[in-house]
Amino acid sequence: MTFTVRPLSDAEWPAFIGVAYEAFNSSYPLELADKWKEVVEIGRCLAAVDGDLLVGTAGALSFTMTVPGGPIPVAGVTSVAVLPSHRRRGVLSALMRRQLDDLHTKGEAVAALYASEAGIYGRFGYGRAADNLFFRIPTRGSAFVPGAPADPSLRLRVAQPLEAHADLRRVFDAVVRDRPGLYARSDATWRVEVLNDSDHARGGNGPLRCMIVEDDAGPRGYALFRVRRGTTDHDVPDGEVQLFELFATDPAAYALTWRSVLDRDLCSHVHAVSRPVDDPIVHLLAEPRNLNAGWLDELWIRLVDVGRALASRTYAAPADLVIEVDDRVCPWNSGRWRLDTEKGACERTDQAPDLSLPVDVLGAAYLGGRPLQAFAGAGLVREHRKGAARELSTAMSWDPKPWAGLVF
Ligand SMILES: CC(=O)SCCNC(=O)CCNC(=O)[C@H](O)C(C)(C)COP(=O)(O)OP(=O)(O)OC[C@H]1O[C@@H](n2cnc3c(N)ncnc32)[C@H](O)[C@@H]1OP(=O)(O)O
Repeated sequence: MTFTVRPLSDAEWPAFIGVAYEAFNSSYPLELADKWKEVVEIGRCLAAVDGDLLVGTAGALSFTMTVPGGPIPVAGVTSVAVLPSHRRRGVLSALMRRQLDDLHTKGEAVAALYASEAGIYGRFGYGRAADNLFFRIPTRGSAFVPGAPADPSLRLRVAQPLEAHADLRRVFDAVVRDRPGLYARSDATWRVEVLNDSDHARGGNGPLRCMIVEDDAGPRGYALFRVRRGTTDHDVPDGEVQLFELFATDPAAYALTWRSVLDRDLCSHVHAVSRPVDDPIVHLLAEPRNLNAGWLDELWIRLVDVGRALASRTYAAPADLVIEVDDRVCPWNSGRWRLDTEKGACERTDQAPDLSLPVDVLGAAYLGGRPLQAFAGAGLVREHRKGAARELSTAMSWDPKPWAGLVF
């Protein structure tokens, strides 16, 4: 097979969707696929073509994503797909090659993605940078610890998600800079991804519902969820709250927002997917075993320009060391970099390295959620000066832990 990779044209949008539809075994109605066009930046999509046939796709979204210390531009890689008839012949590799070259030329230092399978992207220099938790909490075992925060000025309001859009946005915008991995949402992202209440999105689980926590000054928290109705054979209510997202600006609002779903009548469980690994609910629940928590990998990070990426974030502790990076896919990153966190600089050097590591490990540690020391334990970071791995590990760690929350 011969194929070429080039930018996608507007006219090729239906074919772009066609490839994704097949590759992802999708079942959504095609008019929904067209809504995705409002989110995707067609000018940043790549097409792999075999003759007249579009056989592979890859897109990039221009995100402003929070990293330790504040927001920076990040390329959100999305819609990576190869037609089943053309798989395992190097199409993905060619798309990734072109995309990384384009990002480098454009001066974008960091790329992020959600991987459909964890085995795909390490070979292209992406590192597993964030995790998330899912919970299945029995509502009857959901009492909070004594001393859980409460604020008598707060009240609950039932809202229609679409009508409450401005309130939701106000809460989200107040917290988006607090946690690495969160990214600013465009109008289209709110409309098409967060507030999507199509039959397909409902999946038989009822409409998207919303509880808002507010005081006289305005909203301080919200929960978006669906309810799968149900009863046991003996007619005991057995519905399930399927929590889609929950944000709050402060601990008291956070606790009350959680109570608004945990106390939902006629429901025996709250199933919460994609929660941060340091979600405070873990400490609020008096019986934390009732979280029934599970763990998944979340964001993957690729340092497209190691020097600029490392200089763009803040560090938790001072570090001044020389890092030797191995990057076979983006050779412009390979070599020695001196990171001086006090100066906020990361520059090329020919000094002797304090440690050596592959670029995917640096990507995994970039958002502060994956201690480099553990990679050293796994033999993936090599120390040339004793203590260097711990020094860099401490400097790169961050609280709160990274989490993007919304798949892109
Ligand atoms: C950010 C996102 O959009 S994530 C979504 C990714 N897309 C999907 O999951 C949709 C379904 N799958 C697909 O479309 C394709 O199978 C893809 C995109 C995963 C792979 O495309 P292909 O063109 O077959 O990959 P390609 O032939 O370039 O393979 C490159 C290497 O990756 C490996 N690889 C490909 N797919 C996978 C996988 N799912 N798991 C592990 N390794 C994989 C190949 O074996 C090959 O390894 P090698 O370099 O050691 O020989």
